[in-house]
Amino acid sequence: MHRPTLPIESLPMWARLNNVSFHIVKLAHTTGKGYGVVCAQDREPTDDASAAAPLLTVPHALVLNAASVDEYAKEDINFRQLLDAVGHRSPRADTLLFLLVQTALASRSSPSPVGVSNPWTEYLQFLPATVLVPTLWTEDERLLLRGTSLEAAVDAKISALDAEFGLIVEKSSDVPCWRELFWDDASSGGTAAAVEFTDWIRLDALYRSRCLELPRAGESMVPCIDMVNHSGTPSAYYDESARDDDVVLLPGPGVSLKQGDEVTISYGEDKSAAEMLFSYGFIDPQHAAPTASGSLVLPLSPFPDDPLAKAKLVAFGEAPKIHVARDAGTTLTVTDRGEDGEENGGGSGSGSIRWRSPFAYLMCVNEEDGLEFKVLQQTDGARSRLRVFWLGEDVTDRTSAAGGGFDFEALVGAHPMAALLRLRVVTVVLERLQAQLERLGEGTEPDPADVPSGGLQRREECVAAAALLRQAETGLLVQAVEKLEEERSLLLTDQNVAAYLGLKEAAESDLECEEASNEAEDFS
Ligand SMILES: C[S@@+](CC[C@H](N)C(=O)[O-])C[C@H]1O[C@@H](n2cnc3c(N)ncnc32)[C@H](O)[C@@H]1O
Repeated sequence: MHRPTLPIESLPMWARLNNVSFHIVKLAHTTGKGYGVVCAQDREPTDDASAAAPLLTVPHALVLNAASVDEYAKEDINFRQLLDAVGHRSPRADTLLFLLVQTALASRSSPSPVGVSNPWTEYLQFLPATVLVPTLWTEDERLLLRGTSLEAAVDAKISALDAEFGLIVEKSSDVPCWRELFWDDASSGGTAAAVEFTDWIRLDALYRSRCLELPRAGESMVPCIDMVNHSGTPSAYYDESARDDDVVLLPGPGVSLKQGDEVTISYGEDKSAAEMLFSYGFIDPQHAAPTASGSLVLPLSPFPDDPLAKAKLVAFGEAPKIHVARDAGTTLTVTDRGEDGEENGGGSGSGSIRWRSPFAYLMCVNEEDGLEFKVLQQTDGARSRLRVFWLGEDVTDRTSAAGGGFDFEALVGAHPMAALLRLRVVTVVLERLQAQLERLGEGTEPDPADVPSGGLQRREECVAAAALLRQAETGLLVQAVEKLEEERSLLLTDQNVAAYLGLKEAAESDLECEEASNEAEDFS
């Protein structure tokens, strides 16, 4: 789609017309980060941050979120129909649909019979043409993610975006006014599609990289505040004013600002390197340091030959994962527990590694251990429900991650063969992490036959960001593998485990002897 742009120099005028107040700050170009907000004059620190004068104030009426999109739909009956047909799936999807309409409106050279312009129609024209998030990387660039936790995540996101876009094409093509706005490009005689899949990917990227979590309004886009860049040591934060819900940018407590200093906020202290790259298109180099706090999430699949695999997935209720995290400067003991379930810490001193994988506990037990599934008919005639039993007790609520009450690890821990079950879990997690490390080691070069004659087309920023992600995740995986190997060795020395494995080995060798003698008989 042809997208008109407006020079950033016009943004102060747009701000004035829409009652956005820049108090002692202004927009400026920042090296390697696009535009940002900088101080236009010195400012002394105030200890009481809540009493500090705002640096920037944005009227509540400009906040874009599911509620304001719904308000907009009251003024625009055609948009209401479109929203009812493809929206109401999530606040994000509604906002993206609104942004798609506004972008399409701005791209028209003649007035549109549908869609009502509003301040966002113009504001969108100040936003960058692209964002360096991996959904907007080329295929060559996406190869740089091979072996990282983003490899599968980015593919899955692109497929999900494709499905969303397909639904919009399908539903809006049936309605003449939307067909004309979105798909009939007047400049090409009404034959070519005006909106393309790449437009949808870009809007998704703009949304992800610019939306804020407001204390009361929730997930929202806020013009001008979305020009503030990130720092691990931010000088400001945003809030909603108690009086009128306007969004304000406030200096942090005790922060003194000099003229020309960049004003920054934190995009999330706990976000992993992968999340930063996925959502914002950059990684703070400090994130990749070997002792820095960091985390990583990998998908986990049930054993392919497990007859209970499907039932376990249904009972668990979420996509199974392994979480690995390193807390810089904390001391953990072997059985530290996290806020949302089990945490398997290890070692002590700074940079301790933790992992957790609730599903691995369900994955590693079977009928012979005491796990059972039953489908119970409800007495009120409602749909039958899958129930989970452990050693004869109904533990359905304790095996569902979706309900938030998962504590199956505690149940497994009370089993007479707890050490053996734990050994299985540790082995499953260890093997998954080792496989991931191996994939990371495969490198990022394509098959030589696939390299185009002009060489690979990879932007410097993508190469640098992927290198940081690979460094961060390799460090975490190596440390977690070491920790798991230590624990596995320890578990193998457990009396019960050794006795069980000894018996199993003896039984297997008896079986082998029997088979060998049978074969001998066959030949005789
Ligand atoms: C909310 S916007 C901030 C405004 C943006 N710089 C612009 O020109 O529109 C977030 C985007 O700014 C850039 N950015 C913000 N903080 C950054 C940082 N510390 N390092 C590199 N890029 C940054 C990234 O492109 C990110 O996706």
